Amino acid sequence: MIKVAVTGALGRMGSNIIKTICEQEDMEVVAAIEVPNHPKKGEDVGELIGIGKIGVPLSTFDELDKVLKETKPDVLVDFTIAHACVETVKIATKNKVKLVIGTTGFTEEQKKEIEDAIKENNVSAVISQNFAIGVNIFFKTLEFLAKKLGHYDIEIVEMHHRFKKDAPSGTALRVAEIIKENREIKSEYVFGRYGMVGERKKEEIGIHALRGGDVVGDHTVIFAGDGERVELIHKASSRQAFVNGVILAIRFIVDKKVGIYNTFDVLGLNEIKF
Ligand SMILES: NC(=O)C1=CN([C@@H]2O[C@H](COP(=O)(O)OP(=O)(O)OC[C@H]3O[C@@H](n4cnc5c(N)ncnc54)[C@H](OP(=O)(O)O)[C@@H]3O)[C@@H](O)[C@H]2O)C=CC1
Ligand SMILES: O=C(O)C1=N[C@H](C(=O)O)C[C@H](O)C1
Repeated sequence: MIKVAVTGALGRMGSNIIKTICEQEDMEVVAAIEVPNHPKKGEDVGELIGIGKIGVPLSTFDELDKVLKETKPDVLVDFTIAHACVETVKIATKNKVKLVIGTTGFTEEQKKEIEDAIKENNVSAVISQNFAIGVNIFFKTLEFLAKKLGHYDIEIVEMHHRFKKDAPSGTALRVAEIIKENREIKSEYVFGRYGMVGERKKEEIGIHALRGGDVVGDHTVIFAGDGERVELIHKASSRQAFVNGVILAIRFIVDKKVGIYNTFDVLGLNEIKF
């Protein structure tokens, strides 16, 4: 049995991850963690998320170290918020717990803190801005499109629900990186446009974040040339798309002693070259 701890346990992603782990034969939730002073602390997490008793009381972040020592999870899954994730990683890595990290919105400094903690403590982790299988195929397709159409005008548009805290999405930023890595001309990111912006430069990659309603996650990449354009679109209609990838990542990382992996490693997509 793979023993899993989940931070952000009552969140949109955390609660769905817990539900899906409980449906697997080879894994179990041993700890579920929420913010300090959570009013439901100590209550059964299964009951709190509507799947009935699972025998796991809700813990809070201030007792994370103690909870990890007591429950000894193999893997901790974090879908919370950037600053909280950094602190969780520091504590989890000291306890030699492997990680699956889906949180987005990190600064460059926070990304480094996470990578340093993983390396210094010799643990392993899967870190990905998007665990949906379709999005990872979308990323792979982008490598090809950026190689062939990198000289076209490229714009990225994402839309998410009104509650999302970071902008642009982690996925949109990864999309921009993939294009930058694969096109021949240099790239310059432009976040939205306003006023007398002047003629568009070839190297621009426009990045635009829309927010509203209950949109789970839409990403469009537009390659606009003279007389034609190609649009690559991914739309998530359920968070289960991300959760399914998280389950694969838990199974993948549990056997890996050290190293930082991504969802291309989990899905075996690194071998595909254009
Ligand atoms: N990589 C991927 O495939 C995906 C990534 N995401 C990312 O996952 C993150 C979470 O998204 P979502 O589930 O929608 O957000 P939610 O706000 O619904 O959930 C986050 C949860 O984490 C809790 N939390 C905050 N700080 C801590 C802490 N220190 N310890 C434990 N729990 C904490 C929050 O509590 P409170 O509300 O009280 O602050 C909340 O319950 C975001 O960064 C999002 O971008 C989302 C979907 C897919
Ligand atoms: O916050 C979300 O909801 C999502 N966040 C991720 C991101 O920032 O890319 C992935 C997904 O699009 C949903």
